[in-house]
Amino acid sequence: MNYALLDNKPILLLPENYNRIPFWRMSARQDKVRCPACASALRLHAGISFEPHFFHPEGAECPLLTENGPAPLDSLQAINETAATAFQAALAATAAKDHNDDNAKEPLAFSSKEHSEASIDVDEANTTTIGSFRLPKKRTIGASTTPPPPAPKPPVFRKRLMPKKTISYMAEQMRDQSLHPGQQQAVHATEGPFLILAGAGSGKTRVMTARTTHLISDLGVKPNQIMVVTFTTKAADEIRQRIARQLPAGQARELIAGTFHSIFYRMLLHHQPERWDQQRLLKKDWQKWRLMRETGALLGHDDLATLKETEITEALGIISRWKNEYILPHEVAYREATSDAEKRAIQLYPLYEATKKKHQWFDFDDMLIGCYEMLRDDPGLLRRYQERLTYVMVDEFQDINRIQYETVKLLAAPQNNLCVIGDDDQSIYGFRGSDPQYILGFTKDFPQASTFTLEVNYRSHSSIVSLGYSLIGHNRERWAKECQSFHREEGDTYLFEPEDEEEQASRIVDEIIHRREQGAILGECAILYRTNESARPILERLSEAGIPFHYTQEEESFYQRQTVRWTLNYLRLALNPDDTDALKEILSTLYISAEMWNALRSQAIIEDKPILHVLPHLTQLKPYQRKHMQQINEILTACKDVPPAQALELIYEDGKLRDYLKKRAKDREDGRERWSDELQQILAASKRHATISDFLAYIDQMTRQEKEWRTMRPLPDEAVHVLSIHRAKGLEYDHVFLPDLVEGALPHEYTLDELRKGGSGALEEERRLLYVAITRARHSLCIGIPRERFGRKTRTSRFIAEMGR
Ligand SMILES: Nc1ncnc2c1ncn2[C@@H]1O[C@H](COP(=O)(O)OP(=O)(O)OP(=O)(O)O)[C@@H](O)[C@H]1O
Repeated sequence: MNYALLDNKPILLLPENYNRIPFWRMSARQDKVRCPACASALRLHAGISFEPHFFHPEGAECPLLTENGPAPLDSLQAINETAATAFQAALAATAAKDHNDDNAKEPLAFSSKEHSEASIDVDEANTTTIGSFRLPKKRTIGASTTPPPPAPKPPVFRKRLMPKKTISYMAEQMRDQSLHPGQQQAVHATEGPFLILAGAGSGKTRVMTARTTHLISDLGVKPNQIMVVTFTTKAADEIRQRIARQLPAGQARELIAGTFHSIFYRMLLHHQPERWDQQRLLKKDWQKWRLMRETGALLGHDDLATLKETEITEALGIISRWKNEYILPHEVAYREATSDAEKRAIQLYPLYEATKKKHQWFDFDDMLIGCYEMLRDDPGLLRRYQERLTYVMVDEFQDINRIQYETVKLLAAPQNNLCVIGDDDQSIYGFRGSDPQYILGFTKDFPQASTFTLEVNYRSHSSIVSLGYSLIGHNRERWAKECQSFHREEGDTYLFEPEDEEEQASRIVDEIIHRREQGAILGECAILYRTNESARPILERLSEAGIPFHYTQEEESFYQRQTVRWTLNYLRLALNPDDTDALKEILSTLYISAEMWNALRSQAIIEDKPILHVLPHLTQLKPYQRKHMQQINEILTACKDVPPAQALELIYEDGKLRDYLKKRAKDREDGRERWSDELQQILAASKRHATISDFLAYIDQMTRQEKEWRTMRPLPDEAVHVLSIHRAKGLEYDHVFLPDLVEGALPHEYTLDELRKGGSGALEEERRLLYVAITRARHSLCIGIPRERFGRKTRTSRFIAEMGR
């Protein structure tokens, strides 16, 4: 039903007033939303592809509930005349407001000009309306490169009739059997160098597998003569499993399949076991730094010894990229640094390498360099490998770096039965030294190479494919492809513009619930984000809704971050002025030293007063400090009874927490303004709660639940996937959700910085990243453009306009 009482006031979900209703705030206050007929609590369901509506929870008895669902508003008259009159008045007011206010009729999506500079001209013929949301009609946002033949639209969401395992097993069997003629050609061309340029979803993995089985079963090549390099261990395992199903037992195990690191490391361990003992591997940046500090390598380099954590990570990242490009320390010594970070890396590189060497440690990049140099410097050994490895295949070739490429060339020579397969549009690891130029230049290195193109996308429905290609067509550095979808179905593409990241998360989760009711499988839904910040509200909403999820934590949980912990401790102290732990945690933000802390505690005990109240009376305080402590005391006392959002504003501004964080970031020269986004995120989350104690209890519960889901083993099959776009490479899902398509998130802020300095390479990589995300979807894709993020107005991602060209 489209009507309810919120705090006893009539709410009408009419298309004309959707854009005046903050849906998520209402869904957070479910207990205040009531049915005007039976007065029981109603729930709001507001997703993306359907009209928002209220519903009675299961088992509710209400005179409005009929066999055909809830009765329309007219029926209310007979049950509750007063409520019915109130609704009629609300209706009339809506009509009058709309008459006077043209803007009120602006649909939420696409055309809110004041919000999005890059807004799209809406093509009436190509849009469809759901409620007041103007949505792209199926294959809408992108200009199609491949008009699909008209076909009846099949149901998008499958009803599951058989157990999932049976279905997927049968599907796998059937799928493994068929190859498209283009794919077959690629499978059967085995001698000499080959470049297979393939679009997303065009069956690269399938071709690699079929090619390997063809070599073994039809041409009699021994599995241990074939080397198959994949980008992830998971992909290598998948190929091995597929091959194991098609070949006699044991043969798959002999195949040399794996990532560059795993294959090269096995070779190193075989020939130089002592040098490459795993105990000597430096896995993390902090291990590298500790090694440098403990061995005294930084002695006499005061400027390096005092580096901040972010600076260390940055410098080590640059060094790693150089190593992947096989640029050695002496080669950078006289290089003119283009930034402070590069300057530090130039200084650090020789020290780092010398220390590692002296103490016989190694890092991941050394495995690649070590293998290359071992083969290059030992012609006998190289010849033995070359004689043995008669066929070499490299998947995801667009992400290869120089050192990997040089080693592959050594191994494949002289027969050069080297088959590389990749999609230059999916090169997304530039920061690790990979470069799409290797794939684009392959035919120059191997002029005799044959080139195949695979341009049929077997994964995604047609509107998704055309959307992806209208986007990536804006990249200049690429091999133009004419890709089309194998499927006749159009699929569903939706843009939605929620109020902010909280509403965005609520609507994604409601949409997933809706789709599950329609037969979708949770494990086939994925939420792909560009930056970790986007994950927090989504994980919370999933936890609240009791929907299991898979989430690989890339960094510490939001509520564990320093800024967030400080802020929450201010709130704790407002609730309980005697919370010693909370006060102790925020001491540094108040510039209180450890000695003062001891005095403070003794004074609180002697005076038998809450520790917060004793704070302004500390004798050691300087006058300006006393004034500040007095202020903190007053603010926190005032905060006790106000909603958490209001309390936070007071703490940030009057309590000077914002000033403290700003100064701290400046002192640390940590140019990033992450703390500011974090403050805004806490504020956004707090708006869903009426009291501080509710908010704090909610955070405790979320933290517990999230931890449970994250650490759950074994992972449930039926769980939504929440992962970064980088991690989603090579994967596929029926339903993909992409939140935060706004400037600063995608494209990322760093990219925009580079653009401002005149470089466009990073923007092209961001475009490829979005292209990878889009092409993970089989049937449906929902793109969110929150109007606000971190409490600030957003600008729609420039990529949206590009897709609408
Ligand atoms: N000939 C075919 N007939 C039917 N389905 C196919 C065929 N080839 C591939 N597929 C299916 O299409 C999907 C994409 O295949 P695959 O993952 O091998 O593509 P890919 O090129 O590696 O994709 P990406 O690079 O985008 O990750 C898979 O579900 C696969 O089973």
